[in-house]
Amino acid sequence: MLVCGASLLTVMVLLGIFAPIIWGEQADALTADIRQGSSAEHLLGTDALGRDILLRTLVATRLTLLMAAGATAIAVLIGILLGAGVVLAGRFVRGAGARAIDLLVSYPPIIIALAVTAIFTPGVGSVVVAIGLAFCPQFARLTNTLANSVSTRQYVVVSRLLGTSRTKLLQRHVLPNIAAPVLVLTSVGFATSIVSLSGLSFLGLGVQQPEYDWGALLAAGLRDLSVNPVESLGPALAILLTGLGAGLFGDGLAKYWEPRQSVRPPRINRSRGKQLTAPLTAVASDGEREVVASLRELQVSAGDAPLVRGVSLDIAAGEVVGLVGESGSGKSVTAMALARLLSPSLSWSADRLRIAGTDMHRSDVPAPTRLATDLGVVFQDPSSCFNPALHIGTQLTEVLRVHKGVSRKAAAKLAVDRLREVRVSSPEARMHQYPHELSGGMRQRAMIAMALLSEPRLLVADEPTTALDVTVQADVLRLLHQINTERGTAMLLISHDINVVSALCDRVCVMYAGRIVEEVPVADLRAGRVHHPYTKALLAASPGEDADRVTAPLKPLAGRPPKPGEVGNACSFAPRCPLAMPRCLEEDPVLLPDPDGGQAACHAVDHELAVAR
Ligand SMILES: Nc1ncnc2c1ncn2[C@@H]1O[C@H](COP(=O)(O)OP(=O)(O)OP(=O)(O)O)[C@@H](O)[C@H]1O
Repeated sequence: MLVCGASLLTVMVLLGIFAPIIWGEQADALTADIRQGSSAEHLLGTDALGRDILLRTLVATRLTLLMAAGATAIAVLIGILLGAGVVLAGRFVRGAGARAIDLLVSYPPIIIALAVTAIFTPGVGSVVVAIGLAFCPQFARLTNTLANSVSTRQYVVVSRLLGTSRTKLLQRHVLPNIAAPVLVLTSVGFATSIVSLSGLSFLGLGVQQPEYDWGALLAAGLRDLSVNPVESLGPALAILLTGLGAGLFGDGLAKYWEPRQSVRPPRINRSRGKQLTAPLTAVASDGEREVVASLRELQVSAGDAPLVRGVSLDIAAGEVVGLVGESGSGKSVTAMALARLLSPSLSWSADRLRIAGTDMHRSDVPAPTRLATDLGVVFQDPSSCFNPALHIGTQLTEVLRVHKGVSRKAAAKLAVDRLREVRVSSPEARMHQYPHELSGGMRQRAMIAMALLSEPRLLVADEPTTALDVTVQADVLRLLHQINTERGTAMLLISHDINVVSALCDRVCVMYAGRIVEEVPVADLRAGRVHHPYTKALLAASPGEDADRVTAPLKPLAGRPPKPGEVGNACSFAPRCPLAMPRCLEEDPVLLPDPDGGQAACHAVDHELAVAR
């Protein structure tokens, strides 16, 4: 497609350059051969003034192409600036701008073009501006929709938080990821511009005599259809071939440009394909453990619905804290609040939010460099955290180059070392690959490598193994354990799999309906020494490593957790709780210490302990 389209367009462009030079005078020469039909001398006949139609069609190529290119450039430039600018502006402009673009798109382009030409004097300039303005809402709408979806991806959200300017965000993340569809629309727009320009010339609103384009020639040819039927063939064929060439070129270019559709074989050096297992560098210092992350009374809500209700958490250097709970219990929201990566649609407050001594609890964005170097985040879905249009190497080295001032070469070396540490095979070759060229497990490891490159004090890992098969899961967990013990990195590990957290964590917090309902040392969890009926139910519903599922089948927990808007003053677990008592329906319990060194928020447990005392 690319070759066919490029060949057709090249022929047209060459004609546009050379035809007026070679045949310009001949095409305008008046002869006595008026309205002749097709002959060896005049292949497409002559017009009412005896001018050769074929030569005029060839000469008209330059003006037609220039006008179409001008109109497309206006449409693309204004459209992209409008569409993407609205996305990167504030929330109010984003909503109002998108509605305004929708409104403009609802007007057919030709009506807008007719309105604009009616204001100006007919001619080349006015018709180009008219067609350009008529098509720019379509580009704006496409760019707006695409940029909107790109702007919510994790790599853009993180980049914005790290202080990247709007222009840079547009240039680095938004435009490369919307280039392919915009290119296709540009080529279609070019073809449509030619047809629309010809349409306006046909109506007498476009190019005026003595200038002429294919549209004007087509209009003359249709007027003379009964005298010389082939006269209109030349301009019609020229419009058709140029439109076809532009369409094929755009489609071909989109395939070539879009890395996910490319069919280039991965550049992997097989001789270097062996896994290398260089040890991680230990940086953990002995001595008293410093609290790396400290969170008090975190509240997050979506409108009126509370999603997280008063969560408090401390994580010390070298400690791994697990967050478990059913889907929707608020684990990810808590973790993203800790990393200051909450969606802007959510509101939050906390009495304290500190990471590595930095107060993150300020209303403005915390210092990007501190954030970039103190905190590493491993997201649940590795495919959404990498920019698909940039090489893995470029993305891995960015934080080091931008926030630590490391040279490009040194950053690349560190990134290769880190990829090797996380056991990515052929790390040098991977640096030059796009994210889609890596397997899911490789992408996950590359994301862990990226999160660890700046040697963060705190690593937040949100379901880091959910998307992986069991063998890779075990590898990734081993790797996280190794990093934690050798580097002393504090970790918050989120999982709905109680076996995963008990394998890796020192302490586990169990979440239910936006609250921590039990905090338990992992040894107690493994031994089943838990107090809250919800934690007991979770354990009963999870297959242990040696569980015999025939003689000891799993006991699923009946009922469902309340939706965020449904929680009230009562204990939110009460409707599903086998130990529920009248007090549970009146008062939400708070976390209180239990005799095993943990904490549980349950009236029944308090009652039991009081009786035992
Ligand atoms: N941007 C948002 N806007 C509105 N509600 C949200 C938003 N993000 C999350 N929620 C809601 O917050 C609640 C907690 O979501 P969260 O993602 O923290 O759950 P989770 O415990 O991590 O679940 P999972 O294990 O399925 O990831 C859910 O009810 C979810 O629908």
